[in-house]
Amino acid sequence: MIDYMSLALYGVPLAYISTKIISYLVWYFRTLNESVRFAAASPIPYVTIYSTRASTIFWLMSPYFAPFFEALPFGWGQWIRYVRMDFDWWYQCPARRELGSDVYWVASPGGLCLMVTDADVISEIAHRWKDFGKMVEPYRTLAVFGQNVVTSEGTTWQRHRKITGPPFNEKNSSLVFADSIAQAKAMLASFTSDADGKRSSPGNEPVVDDLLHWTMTVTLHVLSGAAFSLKMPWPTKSIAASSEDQFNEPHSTFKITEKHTMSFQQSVDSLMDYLPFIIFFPSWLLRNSPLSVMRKMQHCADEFRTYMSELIGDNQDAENASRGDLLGSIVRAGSAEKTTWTEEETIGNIFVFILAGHETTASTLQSAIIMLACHPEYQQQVQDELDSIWSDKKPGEDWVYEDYPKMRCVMALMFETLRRYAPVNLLPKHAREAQSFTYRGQTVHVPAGTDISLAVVSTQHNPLYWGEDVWDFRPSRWLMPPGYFPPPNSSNESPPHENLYCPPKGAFLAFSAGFRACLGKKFAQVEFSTLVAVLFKEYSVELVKESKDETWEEARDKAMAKMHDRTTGIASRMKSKVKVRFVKRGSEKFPPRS
Ligand code: HEM
Repeated sequence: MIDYMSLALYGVPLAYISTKIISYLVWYFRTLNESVRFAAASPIPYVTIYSTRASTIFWLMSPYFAPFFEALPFGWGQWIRYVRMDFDWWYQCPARRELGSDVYWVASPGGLCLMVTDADVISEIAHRWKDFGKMVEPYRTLAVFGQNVVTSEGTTWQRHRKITGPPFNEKNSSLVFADSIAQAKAMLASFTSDADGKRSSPGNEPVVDDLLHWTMTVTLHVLSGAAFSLKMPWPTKSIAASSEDQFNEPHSTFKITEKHTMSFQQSVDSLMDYLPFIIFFPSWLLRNSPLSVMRKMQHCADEFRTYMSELIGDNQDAENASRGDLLGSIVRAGSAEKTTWTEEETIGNIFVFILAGHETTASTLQSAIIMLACHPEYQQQVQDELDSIWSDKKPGEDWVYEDYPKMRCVMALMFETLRRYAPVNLLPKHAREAQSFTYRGQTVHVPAGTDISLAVVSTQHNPLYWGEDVWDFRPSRWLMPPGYFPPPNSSNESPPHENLYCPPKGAFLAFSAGFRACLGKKFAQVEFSTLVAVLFKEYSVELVKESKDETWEEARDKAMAKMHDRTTGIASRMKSKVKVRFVKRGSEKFPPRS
């Protein structure tokens, strides 16, 4: 007799699961087969991978899986080299060696992805923004407080860009210059003072243990001042002191009130750390979780939102809103376009500017400082340039914004740091409709729904544009002799600076290219140059020995290995820390200067 009870209990779920598995397998092989067939018929080469490219979990876990796949016999797992997180970085651009092409397909279950490292094709795709839109899904997390200029597309993006673009002008750049001087002076003082705040004696300068923390602090402060008119006093007189005292600082815009239990900076720092969890878990769950760390995550988000509401409230009056900085512009848009512009969009944009505008510059500054410590000869060249501009003037003394274009070596340092260690490794685009482009004289058809990756690492390490020593850190590649005439179809990455190398359009992607290029490029360039100028005018940076007997060469090799060992979160960053020390010029010991 049929046992209907057991049949219902086991049979129905089993049938359901079997159907699901079968339909997944059908989908998997059908889409993989379609992708491979299309790619094989195309004039450009292809690789086949067996995970879905859209799988974020696989991508996040791939650094852990990779050694297992690579160890499989008969090369079965070699496809991992085209899907692992930051694969061009880890396998040094495998497609160029193995496929001999700068444009290729990655055929996978779920569809095709076009990988591009050819400057001409990149430039074309970046400029045809209606045909090849930005793929906004990977940026979904950045819309946690509301839609904004980074996370939107089409007409919504145009509206956001129209409001947030105009404040990035020359007036703002001179403000960035002034704010950067003030913040860098305070930062340097805290790097070179004893715990009691007195100038330290040579040989006793404190060790800068967590350089990224301080570069994040300085870039957050400059951004807050120049874009949002927020006063952010430097948190400590010395990094050797046991605590930071900013929260109760009387000159800070944000004061301790019963509304807050953490400083603005703490709320931003924690938000950066917890962002993936804040996005992933609903706020009611975080708020009511029995785990204190989860409640803390929600608390940071609430604190940040309260700070933003206070900021917007303080800027509602016409006088402040017409100030012309970024905040004034966004708030004014809110008042003028009440029906279409929401408070969420205001907060969303403030948040994304804080995020886009401080971690990228901070990691570039951190990398540049470490590279200067590893390349004392280039550090000397930068310092010679600073001396030639400001001779014996103290940092910031009578320095004017008009001096900024004279910093050619400093700008070359920034560009080379960004070429070798770009904070953003991939620029995701998407062809909603079928499109085509020309590569090496052949027409390549792109089916509707194709994902496209403009591969930053591979393009910026392409010998075609940068010479055979692409993996070397060589800022001098950017320094051209007087009278340098940029070749046609090249891009001038910083027009105010004379005789800097102009790479082919599309070959330097650190700030992206075309219509969706970085809005804060000039902001970041002025900020970086000014911070470096103040830090290095009277001081030098040195690596710190890890043991008494360590030689300088050993310390340098370790630091370079740490520079290479990176991971991608919001931006690409080093996994571990390199300790440095700022010493008065003339008293350098590690290595001694000749
Ligand atoms: C060294 C520093 C910086 C680097 C390397 C950098 C890099 C980039 C890159 C690669 C993009 C394109 C992202 C994409 O389309 O997927 C971008 C976009 C953007 N960046 Fe930056 N950025 C830097 C500094 C800044 C600063 C200081 C600000 C603001 C103050 C800023 C604001 C923005 C904005 C608003 C966008 C979106 C533009 C749009 O989609 O219309 N960035 N940045």
